[in-house]
Amino acid sequence: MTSIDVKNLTKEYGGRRPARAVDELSFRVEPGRVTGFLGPNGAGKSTTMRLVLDLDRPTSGTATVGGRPYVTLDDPLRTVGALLDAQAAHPSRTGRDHLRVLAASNGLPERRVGEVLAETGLEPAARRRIKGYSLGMRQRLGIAAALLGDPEVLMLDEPANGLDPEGIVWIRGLLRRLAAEGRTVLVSSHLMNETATFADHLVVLGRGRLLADVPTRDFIEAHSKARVRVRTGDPVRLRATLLAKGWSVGDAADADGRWVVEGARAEEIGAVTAREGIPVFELVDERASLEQAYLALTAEAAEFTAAASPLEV
Ligand SMILES: Nc1ncnc2c1ncn2[C@@H]1O[C@H](COP(=O)(O)OP(=O)(O)OP(=O)(O)O)[C@@H](O)[C@H]1O
Repeated sequence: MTSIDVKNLTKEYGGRRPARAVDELSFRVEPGRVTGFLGPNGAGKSTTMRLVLDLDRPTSGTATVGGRPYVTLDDPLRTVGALLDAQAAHPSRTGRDHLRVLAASNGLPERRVGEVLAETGLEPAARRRIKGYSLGMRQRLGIAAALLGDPEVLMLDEPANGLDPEGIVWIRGLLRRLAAEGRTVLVSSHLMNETATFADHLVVLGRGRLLADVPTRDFIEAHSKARVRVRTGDPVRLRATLLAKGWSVGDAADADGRWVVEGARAEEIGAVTAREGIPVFELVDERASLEQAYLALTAEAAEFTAAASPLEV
């Protein structure tokens, strides 16, 4: 079983105003689950992935795959499959030739080309030149290339980029299956809601720093505030009763006559209304949007970045 281990990783880019793209970052990506790698634009996700793949040198710290630096792996493509830049393939090659060259130059069996073309739904386009591919098809080709070595570890940078709704459903299924097979799957995205549909675990970055390293379920539980919507035949008494008992209730019902009680669960409000004999027509548990919780978590980092980087003219 192969994990990705990032330890005290720092990457500074020089230039007129040196900046830390990755700042003392430590986390482990475990096998057998999909880890969502989240953060706003510029948070350092791509840089971290490049450092894991030894495409860039860290300023300090280490990144290893199965305990070894990527460059020391005997058979890198059979160990780690990566999608970093879906535009990287040679435009005048066909999709099939692109994969055949990759297989041949890495000592991978030719049969894998057909297998990954089938896996990614690219068979009908395999003999067409890449320059005629849509963004979604290029993404699929990049994913096919990442799967070519049947690797234990997958690192995919924004794989859903450019995919249509059917493609998005397909990639969710693929990621789940790869993890179920015991592989280590790290997937970057800047969309929380989308990531929560397939990731078991979340690693969240802001300004190169670790903001969260938690199971998705725990993140939802901790950050997405509970609330209840309730519809009643006696709104005046309902509101007065709940306010008297210390609940936070809005000033007005929504257009459908439902009142929102913040920080409450349906069974708590149900118990109060039953005790007080207030007629209830509807009582629903709700959660504040996950995306809002994620934005709140990363907002501080984003604000700092904005303040620290005034527009230059
Ligand atoms: N080659 C480079 N030279 C200078 N700065 C760089 C370089 N590569 C990345 N950066 C900077 O490092 C920071 C992190 O960028 P990175 O691309 O890793 O973020 P990201 O989380 O992947 O964002 P995105 O979602 O936009 O791809 C950014 O401020 C970026 O401008």
